[in-house]
Amino acid sequence: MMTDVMEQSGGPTRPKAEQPAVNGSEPAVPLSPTAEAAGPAEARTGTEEPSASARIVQIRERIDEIDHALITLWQERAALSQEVGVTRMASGGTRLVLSREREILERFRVALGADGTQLALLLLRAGRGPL
Ligand SMILES: O=C(O)C(=O)C[C@]1(C(=O)O)C=C[C@@H](O)C=C1
Repeated sequence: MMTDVMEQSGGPTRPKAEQPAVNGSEPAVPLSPTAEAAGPAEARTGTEEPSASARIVQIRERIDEIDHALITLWQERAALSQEVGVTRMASGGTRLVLSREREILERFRVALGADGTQLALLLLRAGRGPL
């Protein structure tokens, strides 16, 4: 699991040698005195302020639930989409139905804007594989 707090630049806040082990056990290299002074809450949430840190931990629980649901739904959708394709082709039909893809792209664009279109393209690709 990635536990490092990312700066806005996207890079980890600590050098590689100070990152905790991936499996959650003690880091192979001990934290430097500077990193330790920042405290574990800072390392986990990006703030040393206790109430902000506690709220962030709480919000993250829901974010993790949502991510889990998204992954599960993504996988279920891909499997269903593949089943539709197999069923259609086995009956002599086409691999794709572009009118249906356009309908889905439009649904996501209306709901989420340009990012929705990109998301729908990824969803469709997950179901039918790359063209
Ligand atoms: O709805 C279909 O006919 C499907 O095959 C599923 C699906 C999709 O993933 O939503 C996949 C490929 C098609 O081109 C259109 C849609």
